[in-house]
Amino acid sequence: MMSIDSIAVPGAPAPGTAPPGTAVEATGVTKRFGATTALADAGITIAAGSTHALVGRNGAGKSTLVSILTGLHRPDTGTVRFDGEPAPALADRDAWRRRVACVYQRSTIIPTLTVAENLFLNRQAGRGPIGWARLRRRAGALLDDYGVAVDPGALAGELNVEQRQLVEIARALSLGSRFIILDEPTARLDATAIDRLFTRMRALAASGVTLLFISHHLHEVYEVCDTVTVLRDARWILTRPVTEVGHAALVEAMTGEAVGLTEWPSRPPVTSQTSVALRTTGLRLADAYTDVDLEVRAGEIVGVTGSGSSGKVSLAETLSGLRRPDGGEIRVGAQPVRLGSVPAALAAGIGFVPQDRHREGLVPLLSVEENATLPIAGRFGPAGAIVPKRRTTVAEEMIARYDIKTSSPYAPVNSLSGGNAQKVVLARALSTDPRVLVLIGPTAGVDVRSKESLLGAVRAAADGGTAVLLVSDELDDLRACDRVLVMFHGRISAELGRDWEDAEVVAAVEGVAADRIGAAEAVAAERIGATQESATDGVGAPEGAGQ
Ligand SMILES: Nc1ncnc2c1ncn2[C@@H]1O[C@H](COP(=O)(O)OP(=O)(O)OP(=O)(O)O)[C@@H](O)[C@H]1O
Repeated sequence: MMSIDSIAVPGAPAPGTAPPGTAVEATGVTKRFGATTALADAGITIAAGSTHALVGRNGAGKSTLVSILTGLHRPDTGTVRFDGEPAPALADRDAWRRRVACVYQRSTIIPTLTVAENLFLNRQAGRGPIGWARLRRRAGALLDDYGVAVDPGALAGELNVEQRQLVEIARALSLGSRFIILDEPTARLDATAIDRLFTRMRALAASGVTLLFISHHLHEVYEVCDTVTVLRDARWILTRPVTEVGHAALVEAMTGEAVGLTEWPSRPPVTSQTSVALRTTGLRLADAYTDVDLEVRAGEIVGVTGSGSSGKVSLAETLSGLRRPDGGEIRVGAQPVRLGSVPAALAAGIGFVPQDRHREGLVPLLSVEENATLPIAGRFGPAGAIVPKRRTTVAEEMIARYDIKTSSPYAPVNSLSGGNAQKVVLARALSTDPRVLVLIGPTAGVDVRSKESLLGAVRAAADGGTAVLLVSDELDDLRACDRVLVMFHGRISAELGRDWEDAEVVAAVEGVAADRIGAAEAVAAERIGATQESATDGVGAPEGAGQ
């Protein structure tokens, strides 16, 4: 098998010209997928022991570059070198594993195996039959070495996101890899877990491990990285020390425009004269939430936030019919909604954006067009027959309105970048003009500019009379709301009107008085805790699967 380094690259910078101390160098990388050019003569040079951020808008080419740096894809042209040496042949997976590891947002750990089995997957555990007790002991010692407090005998599927990431990092280090890619590692961690991750990242960097960190939260880039590379439209734009690129300049490099981010104009207040579109009374679900009474009026946007175990995700999933509560009532307008049934919730006029687009959101093999128009397919022709042209016209409008980057409406939805797939989920939820819209983390994985357009679409739906319940940990999302409910240990514990301070939200989420929250926590507020999976509130928890 030919090494990818041996592919000639006309016009690309000569490989091997990186300064000494370069751990990773990709140059002149071009990668096409059919009609889409995912990377065009792009590259990255990462100094050994540095923590290097890779940022860019959705579809800019970040994941494609990662797949080339990890040997999962062969570039059409270009070279990759590790420590000045050509990358191994693509088929030599063991050689790649010794050089680089990637902790993906979606786990590469096998849930039905134990932690120990996962750790020793793909490597010799010694000669002769596998000794389970020995395997477990070796795994325990390995986890101890890397300071990971996880039971080696636990089933990997029972780990939460943080534990799973730590096991993946320990596995990478134990295989000899000194270069670790973290692909949006903070997206599903809560604030305290993010702090622990950053502490660990600093320690790894201090011990000489090189890290590539991908995030759509730019403040994290400033907090934990020393260097940043920006990709835009498949091209390399800049690589600089983070101290030399201000926030506005970074956004400009990512978007290609010097326009600042939007301040939301205030919305006319919803009065008690406006009809109540969504009402819950005495809603309760064991181990998740209890006594939830809430009202959302037509045209109102209500945010719901809280820590990973607050019950907020379970509540939203109950409203969408994914979970059946133990008691209580949900009404849309005056009508009670049959509980625990997705079709009943849809029929009652509840649109839903789930937390896990891979599991509950999209049909991977169907096209962008089919996914986006699924709930309104009946509108494209008489008696359920679909007139393809009408469907395509509607899909093209959605692609333009939500700025979905796709080669065509007919492209399979799983060819889209993560953030663009998220836009399809939202477009579909809004396609039915729902009376009530329930969203969980709608801007997760979405870039700064697209975040604005998605929240703009939600606000436009509310302006048209839709009642919105927006469950999120992102202050940017909550700022787009008219009021914010905070959940704590399964109950609504606080309500914040329009003019809240970041620290107030953090305090309420943590269940302490606002004046006890200092400036440091206010900074942490920017990421007050994504949905760390827990037995009570995680979509990833066993009971979270859509029943
Ligand atoms: N397997 C594939 N088939 C077809 N197109 C693809 C494939 N993988 C990626 N692409 C396209 O390549 C482009 C770059 O995608 P990539 O996933 O690298 O973006 P990204 O910067 O990681 O985006 P995000 O922030 O949304 O994750 C996108 O237009 C995407 O649709």
